[in-house]
Amino acid sequence: MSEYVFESLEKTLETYIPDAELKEIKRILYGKELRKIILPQTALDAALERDFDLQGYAFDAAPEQLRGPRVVRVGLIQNKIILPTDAPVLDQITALHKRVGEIVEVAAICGVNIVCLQEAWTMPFAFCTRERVPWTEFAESAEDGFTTHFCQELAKKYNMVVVSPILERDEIHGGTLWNTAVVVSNTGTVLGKSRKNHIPRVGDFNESTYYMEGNTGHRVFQTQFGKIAVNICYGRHHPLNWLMYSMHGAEIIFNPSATVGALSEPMWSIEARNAAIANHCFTCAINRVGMEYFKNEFTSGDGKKAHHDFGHFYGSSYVAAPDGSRSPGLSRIKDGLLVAELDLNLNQQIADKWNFKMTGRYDLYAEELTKAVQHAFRPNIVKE
Ligand SMILES: NC(=O)NCCC(=O)O
Repeated sequence: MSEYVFESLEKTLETYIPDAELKEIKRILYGKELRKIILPQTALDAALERDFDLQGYAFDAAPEQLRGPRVVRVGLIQNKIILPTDAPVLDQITALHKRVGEIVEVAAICGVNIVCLQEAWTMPFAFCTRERVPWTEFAESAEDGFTTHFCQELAKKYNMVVVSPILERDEIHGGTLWNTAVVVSNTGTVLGKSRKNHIPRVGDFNESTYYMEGNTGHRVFQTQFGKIAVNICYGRHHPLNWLMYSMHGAEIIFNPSATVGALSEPMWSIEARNAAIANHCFTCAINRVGMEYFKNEFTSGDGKKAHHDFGHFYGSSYVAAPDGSRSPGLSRIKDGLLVAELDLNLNQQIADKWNFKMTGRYDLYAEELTKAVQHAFRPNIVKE
């Protein structure tokens, strides 16, 4: 008997809900209806042939008198690992380069200006195991590694900014490991890097064994296509983390992730979307797909039997806009490329309408937070 596979929420809604009700359900669950982008036939054919989900949506803004539209196309890529996790390290990396390279090629055909890959995209998400070997061998220099060189070639070839989240080895600081997103400019130069600020200690996400909380703050990268930031995976549960990227001027915040259904799927559609609303910016949530098996069993001190895998990485990558609208998610089970055309003018238009930045009491929060982190802090609770 074949196993029941739940491919996506959208597909199920479209299959079972009558049209009139579906329109209302989508309005409530997804916000305003997005214009579908007509993607080139060559791209659609290539996606079919290469077996990945390809979808395209536009987030339009109202015309303005003094500014022209500021349109940028982003591409979100989600993918499975290719080889078994016990294949030679370089073979695993090379196979992923090849697969992602062929998806990026389609992104280029679709006119994508900025592409973002999933968290630690060159490797299996092996941080559940707590083993050092061979996983630490996947670490590379952010500035000069094999993978960064590969992304530089893609960036130059396609005139595309490439956000490449990797396991970084920092040779300048004793070979320290970090969970880092490298931002490669469309010119092919490394614009810089942004390290994961929040390290999970939940479920099988035993990442604190490998790297510490990042030390690059809330860096924003001024690209030719807009100001971007990268809030890596677990950082999406921290509203102040999103806020700080936005405070530094991010217009688009990418959230490359690796997370599994049993742990976080009900939170997935809310967190990045809420961040887009709260911070008057676009957010792009990207998750890996599929199952990854590890030879040695592991446990995570939660009473569960020793096991060989994290569970299912559910993909479902999506884009959310400051007006609360969002794209449908990519497949839960297949590799995919989501192309989204964003008119960045929407950020200011929504800021002028809702005024969250203006009405936020940042001075009050700053003052109270400064006190709250002091040892002598006492909560402001009135008791009878
Ligand atoms: N990669 C990572 O930080 N995962 C933690 C689990 C989650 O945030 O859903």
